[in-house]
Amino acid sequence: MNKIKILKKDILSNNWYTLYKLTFEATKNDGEVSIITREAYDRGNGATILLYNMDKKTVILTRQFRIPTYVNGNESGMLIECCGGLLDKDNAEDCIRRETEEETGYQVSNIKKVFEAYMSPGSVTELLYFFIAEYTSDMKVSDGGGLDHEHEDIEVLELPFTQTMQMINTGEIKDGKTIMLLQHLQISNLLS
Ligand SMILES: Nc1nc2c(ncn2[C@@H]2O[C@H](COP(=O)(O)OP(=O)(O)O[C@H]3O[C@H](CO)[C@@H](O)[C@H](O)[C@@H]3O)[C@@H](O)[C@H]2O)c(=O)[nH]1
Ligand SMILES: [Mg+2]
Repeated sequence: MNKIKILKKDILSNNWYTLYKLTFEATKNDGEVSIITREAYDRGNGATILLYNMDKKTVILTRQFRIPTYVNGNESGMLIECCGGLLDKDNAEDCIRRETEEETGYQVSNIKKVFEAYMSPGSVTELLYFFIAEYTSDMKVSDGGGLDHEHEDIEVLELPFTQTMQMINTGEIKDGKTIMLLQHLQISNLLS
């Protein structure tokens, strides 16, 4: 596309997050002009983190009920994921530091951003920021588990890294951001 002009932004749903119907004029390189409508779900941007321990060669993951997966073939609805969440008003690093403590109970110090990615670019506006951080047992300050008042009931898993790589192959780990960060750790040879 050569030129895009947004003509209309209808709100189809604005309950928890916002679903837009966007009407736009698209001009192709050859000059042809089309009017196109597309839906886009805006639930803000997010951040996610993989915690790893160099000595034990383990990683910290979470397990929680995810209703969208339950209605699409995941029988128990439980999903294993890296810690993560939505940005609220924070910047990505402050957000992931807070989420890490709330969900896993670890207060990590050195956080490294590794990449950012649109996770479902044809339908969801979200840009997701990916981080890794080393953890040690003395960084554990609480049980984690998420916020009760938001009905979060998050199990914290400490697993051998090699086992998690197998769990991708068996389908026990099926979350995109989690697979991306585990494979990043593998490629960067941090635990070998
Ligand atoms: N009442 C209500 N609460 C909601 C709704 N949707 C989400 N929430 C609540 O809002 C909170 C969001 O928690 P976060 O930790 O910030 O986000 P997350 O759900 O763990 O992760 C989201 O972001 C990740 C990173 O982008 C995504 O990978 C993941 O799929 C999800 O969208 C949770 O307590 C969740 O229950 C809703 O429709 N209604
Ligand atoms: Mg979360």
